[in-house]
Amino acid sequence: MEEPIIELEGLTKNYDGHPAVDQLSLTIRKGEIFGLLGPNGAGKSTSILMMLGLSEPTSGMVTVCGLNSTRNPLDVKRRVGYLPDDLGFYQQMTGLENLLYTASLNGIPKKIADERAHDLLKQVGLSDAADKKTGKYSRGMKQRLGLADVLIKDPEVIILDEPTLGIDPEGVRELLHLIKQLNEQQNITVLLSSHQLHQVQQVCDRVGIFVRGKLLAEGNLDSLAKQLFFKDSYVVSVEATPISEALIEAINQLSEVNRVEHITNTKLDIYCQSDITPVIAQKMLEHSASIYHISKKNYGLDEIYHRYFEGRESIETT
Ligand SMILES: Nc1ncnc2c1ncn2[C@@H]1O[C@H](COP(=O)(O)OP(=O)(O)OP(=O)(O)O)[C@@H](O)[C@H]1O
Repeated sequence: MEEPIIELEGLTKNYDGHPAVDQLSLTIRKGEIFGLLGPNGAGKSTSILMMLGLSEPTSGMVTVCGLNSTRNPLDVKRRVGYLPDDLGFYQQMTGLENLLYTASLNGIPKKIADERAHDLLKQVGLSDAADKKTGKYSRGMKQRLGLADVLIKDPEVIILDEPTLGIDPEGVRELLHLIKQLNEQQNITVLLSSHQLHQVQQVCDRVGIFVRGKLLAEGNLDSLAKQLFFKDSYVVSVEATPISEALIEAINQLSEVNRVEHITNTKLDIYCQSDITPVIAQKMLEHSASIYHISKKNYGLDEIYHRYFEGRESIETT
């Protein structure tokens, strides 16, 4: 397993006595794409600012690349590229000039900066717009330039706060593809915050579900699904005929099956603890049922997220 690169321990930030981030403990490993997922006001940006050493925790500790962010904000800044949700460029300067300006602020020698800026513009698909003023860039182009801007100092980690906000679907697709590519080709660790579940699902290795300052669950999609749907981890849907009482009884008898729902004359939903699709198919054949369709349902992040919050609400209101 890769070494930890971001570590939060009991991280807390209070504003006016109220916790915006509450006892957050989390480890992100080198080379992974981690999605911090939660509704507006959950505390994602506040957590990110503490990781960058831009906001001081009320209590707890945050370490990035082995450095305590609160004590060494400048060293952390050198190693981490940060794309804020309200990124701004100098509108009167071109894309290339903006990148070169960032490079100069980071003390990168002119020759290296020039080379890197051109490479990055190519990588993010903006070579043709390199000499265009950023005031004329679309939001999607600005986000891609933002990615180039965080990469110019060759960071080990990039932190992207709501990177897909306000971009059209095609732009989102391109940006996510780019993020995945960077991660795979350069082993850059990516932390991205979002409230857009299906997007996070496309690129993240693991996600943390964050709400009202607390991390409620974390893991990859499979492990989150198992935590939340642990009994009914798999749902096998079958369309077949005839569906007899004897067949339903036989399926119900399987030890892995929790329950069978008879949806229509020809359709069953079978809730199971493990994937026993072939066993179910076999039972259908034994009962002379012709199968028209059989499929296994995989839980997506949307379902996980909503199920989690439905669960929380009922816990909190009881
Ligand atoms: N500087 C501040 N002063 C007072 N309260 C703040 C400050 N910054 C954030 N908060 C509060 O802390 C809570 C968490 O805000 P934060 O911006 O971290 O959430 P978020 O998950 O990033 O949401 P969003 O996507 O809307 O930015 C919110 O209730 C917010 O109002």
